[in-house]
Amino acid sequence: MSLLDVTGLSKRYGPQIALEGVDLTVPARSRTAIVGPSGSGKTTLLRIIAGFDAPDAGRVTLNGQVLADGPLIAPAHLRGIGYVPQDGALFPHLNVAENIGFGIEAGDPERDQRVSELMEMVELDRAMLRRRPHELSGGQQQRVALARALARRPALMLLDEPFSALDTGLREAVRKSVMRVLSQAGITAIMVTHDQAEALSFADQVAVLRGGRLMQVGAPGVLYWQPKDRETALFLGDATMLEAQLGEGFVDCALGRIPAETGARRGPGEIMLRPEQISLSPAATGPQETAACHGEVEEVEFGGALCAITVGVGFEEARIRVLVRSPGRDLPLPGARVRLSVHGGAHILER
Ligand SMILES: Nc1ncnc2c1ncn2[C@@H]1O[C@H](COP(=O)(O)OP(=O)(O)OP(=O)(O)O)[C@@H](O)[C@H]1O
Repeated sequence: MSLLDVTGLSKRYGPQIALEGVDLTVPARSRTAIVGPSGSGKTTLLRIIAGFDAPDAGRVTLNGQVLADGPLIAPAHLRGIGYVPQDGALFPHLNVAENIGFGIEAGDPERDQRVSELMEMVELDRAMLRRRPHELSGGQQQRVALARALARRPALMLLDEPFSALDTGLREAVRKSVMRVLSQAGITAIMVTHDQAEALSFADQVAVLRGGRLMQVGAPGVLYWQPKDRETALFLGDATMLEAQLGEGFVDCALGRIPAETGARRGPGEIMLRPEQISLSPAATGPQETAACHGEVEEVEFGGALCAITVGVGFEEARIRVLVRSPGRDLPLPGARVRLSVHGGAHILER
């Protein structure tokens, strides 16, 4: 069942279109990531759902209750929605206990008990209760911000790039603990992020915004392997796009005939291959090798566990470049002739 329904949401700032006809359904207890380039409308969408901004047109409903109908909106503090901003935005003059307790009514006899529970939930040591925000690390501050938002027992939690100020290792640890807290508390969450890897690992559903429009929404695996278009494909990871002739369950392209998903289209089209779908082996000679696809290693970028290898296939103007990802052992050298093998089917992009 859906918890949040956004329909036909549009918003302009003067001549600038921030959102245009956005529809989004968020199932209860799910995690949604909103991704898209800078200026695509991510924050605007989150702010309208939170109630900090009004749409020009469209509706927002939570649990069947209308929160926004065009410019008519319910106040943010009555929506039962938690919000964790990018920098945590803790009150600097209040200590951790007071920051978390801010969301709990002053006269509540169970206030201290609830603060303790929330501290435990976000895995913060009770020894930190009297510290001020500046005496905490970035990761600890984000956990306090999450605990403060959880204190109101929201039905929906909005996270606006909550981990962007943290460095890579800490970011992953905090993200995992936030995911654990949200699922244990049964809270539905929507997160805005610039980081595609973060979106793919955090979410059950990823929504891609571009120029204020929702381009595609779906499970991370579906978006990664079956993006509708080139921009979405490249936004979610590295890929090689090739011109191809589309057939029945196969395509003919610069890499030869390779299997492809069966679609209704025939004739010229464009396909996508992810770098991990292609493997390299040393070029050999022999009758069966003549039919195989060969290329020349142009560039090798060492990256530890996974390295990026660019292989040129074909000659002169017809030469295309294929990106391959390979474990960092026994890498070919630039200039080496290699054989390319494609694993799994090619994905056909919409035109
Ligand atoms: N208060 C405002 N006044 C005028 N224009 C605005 C305002 N807020 C947003 N915009 C414009 O609306 C568009 C969408 O902005 P928004 O902040 O939602 O994008 P975003 O995807 O969150 O971007 P970023 O990733 O850079 O934070 C942008 O073109 C932006 O310049």
